[in-house]
Amino acid sequence: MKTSEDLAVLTNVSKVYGENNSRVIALNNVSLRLKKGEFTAIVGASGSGKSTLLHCLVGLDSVSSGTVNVADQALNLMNDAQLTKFRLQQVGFVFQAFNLLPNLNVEENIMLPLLLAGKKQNWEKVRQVAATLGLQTRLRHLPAELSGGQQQRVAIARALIMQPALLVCDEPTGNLDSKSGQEVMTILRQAVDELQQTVVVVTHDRKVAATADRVIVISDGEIANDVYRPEMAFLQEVI
Ligand SMILES: Nc1ncnc2c1ncn2[C@@H]1O[C@H](COP(=O)(O)OP(=O)(O)OP(=O)(O)O)[C@@H](O)[C@H]1O
Repeated sequence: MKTSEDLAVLTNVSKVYGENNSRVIALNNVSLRLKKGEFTAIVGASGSGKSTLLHCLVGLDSVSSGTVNVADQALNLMNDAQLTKFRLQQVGFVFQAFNLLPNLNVEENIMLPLLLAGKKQNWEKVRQVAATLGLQTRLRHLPAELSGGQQQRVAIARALIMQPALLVCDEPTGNLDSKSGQEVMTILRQAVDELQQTVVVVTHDRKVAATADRVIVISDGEIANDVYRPEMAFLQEVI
C-alpha cells in the first residue's frame, strides 16, 4: 500500500543480468519506500548493487521481477518512450562526471532540460536557480573555465530547474576535493531543507552519507541495513 507521503515504492524488486554461467543477481527481492522530501544515501561495497538499485528506481534499467512506483507512475509497466518522458519530467540526474555540454555556457547548460522537454526558454528561472547555487557571476562562462565544484553546481542547477520529483546523484563528489565536495553536499542538503526536494545519493564517502537523513546499506543485492541519522561509528563500520 502506497501512502501519500511515499514518493517511491519498490516491491520485491529483483534484477538479474546475463544467463547460465554469467548470471548475476544484482538485486535480490528488494522492497523499499522513499518518502517525499527525504534525503537518502545508498552505500555498500563495490559490486553490491547500488547503481543497479538507482537505475531501477528511475527506469534507466528494467527490473527482472517486482514493481517500481515513482511519483504515482508504475515504471515496470512503461515502454522505453514512456520511461524517457518520465525521466525527463520527473528525475534530475547528477553524476560523478559532470556531463555538461562543453560548448554551452553555464546558463545555456542550465536551460537545456527545459528546451528538451519542449518548454519555453525561461532565463529568469535559470538565473534564479543559478543564484541559489552561487553561480550568478559565472553565467557566461564555459564549463572548462570553471572549477570542478562549480561545474558540479551547474549540473545540480540543471537537474533542479525542472523541479524534479526525485533528484538522484551517483557519486556526486567522486571527482571533487574535500572542500568542493562539502560545498556540493551543503547544496544538496539545502535543496532538501528549503525546497523539500527528495534526494537519493549513491556514495562511497562516509561524509556524504552523514549529510543524508537515511542511510541504506546494500550487500550482495540486498538491503543489509536501513538507518535514520546513523552515528559516525556506524558509518565507519559500513563504509
Ligand atoms: N550491465 C550489466 N551486465 C552484467 N552484470 C552487471 C551489469 N551491471 C551490473 N552488473 C553486475 O551487477 C552487480 C551489481 O553492480 P552495481 O554496478 O549495481 O554495483 P555497485 O554497488 O554500484 O558497484 P560500484 O560501487 O563498484 O559502482 C555486480 O556484480 C556487477 O558486475
